[in-house]
Amino acid sequence: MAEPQRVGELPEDVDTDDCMTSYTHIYSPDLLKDQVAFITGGGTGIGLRIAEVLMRHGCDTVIASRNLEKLTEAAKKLMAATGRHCLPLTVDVRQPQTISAAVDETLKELGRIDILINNAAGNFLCPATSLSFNAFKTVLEIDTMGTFNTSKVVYEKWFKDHGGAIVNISATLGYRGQALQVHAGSAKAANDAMTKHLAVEWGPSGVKG
Ligand SMILES: CC/C=C\C/C=C\C/C=C\C/C=C\C/C=C\C/C=C\C=C\C(=O)SCCNC(=O)CCNC(=O)[C@H](O)C(C)(C)COP(=O)(O)OP(=O)(O)OC[C@H]1O[C@@H](n2cnc3c(N)ncnc32)[C@H](O)[C@@H]1OP(=O)(O)O
Ligand SMILES: NC(=O)C1=CN([C@@H]2O[C@H](COP(=O)(O)OP(=O)(O)OC[C@H]3O[C@@H](n4cnc5c(N)ncnc54)[C@H](OP(=O)(O)O)[C@@H]3O)[C@@H](O)[C@H]2O)C=CC1
Repeated sequence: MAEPQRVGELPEDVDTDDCMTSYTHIYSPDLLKDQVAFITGGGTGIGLRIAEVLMRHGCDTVIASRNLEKLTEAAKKLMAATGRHCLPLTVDVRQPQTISAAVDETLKELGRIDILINNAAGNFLCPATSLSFNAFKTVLEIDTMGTFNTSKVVYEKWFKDHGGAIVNISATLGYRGQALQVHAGSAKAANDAMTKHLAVEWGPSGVKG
């Protein structure tokens, strides 16, 4: 376990996609012991940090996105920092068959899925007048359809019979409207609605949102 940190003392900064050099457990280090989390886009940024924190609480993880080389590097760092297992798998959330194959592989290797983190997303700054039809569609396909595709595959292959938790990473962009973000704001607003609809339909199977 990491050394306790003094109140008010900030942890040392790390490069974006490196693991933390120290960690203060607010919750029990065993909180998620031997659970399994499937994290889309878990090889970089926010997804990588979510993977690290879950692993520091005893969870094993799958990190899934398009770039296997990047994922493999990230998995090595995560395992070295936390002592837990991390399985890197190739997925394009726009292609349900790639998700299906990755979920099958997860269940074969790790035996269960307890937590799904829908974190993968695509975004860039662009005014609506310059945004091509395909650009808008691409972001909706990654952020919104990707979240639905992954949720549906994991539900059908595991959560329907065992329950589980789905966490959708959203954004505040769509709450009030913001320039240059009509694509991402629309996608995340749809995801917020999807979260509520699926909670109503899948709650009775023990799925928490
Ligand atoms: C998001 C902000 C980015 C940079 C920030 C820079 C400065 C910050 C300054 C101020 C901050 C202000 C506001 C805050 C903004 C955002 C914060 C809130 C939410 C953030 C949400 C996020 O999701 S962050 C995650 C970002 N990460 C990624 O996007 C990684 C993955 N991205 C990608 O894979 C690509 O970028 C992709 C999304 C385009 C998908 O790739 P691919 O499938 O290969 O698609 P392409 O074939 O390349 O492109 C498809 C069509 O899209 C058009 N396109 C691509 N890039 C741009 C662009 N930069 N501007 C306009 N159009 C673009 C492309 O031309 C294709 O269309 P065609 O018609 O030509 O076919
Ligand atoms: N950064 C921010 O300021 C904010 C971020 N968010 C949200 O946080 C989450 C993480 O963002 P952040 O860490 O900043 O961004 P990153 O760019 O670091 O992460 C995005 C991840 O998604 C993966 N990804 C992109 N497209 C696909 C795809 N088609 N299939 C599978 N995986 C894909 C990428 O991996 P690969 O390239 O290997 O596919 C990458 O690992 C997103 O949902 C974002 O919308 C919300 C508000 C603000």
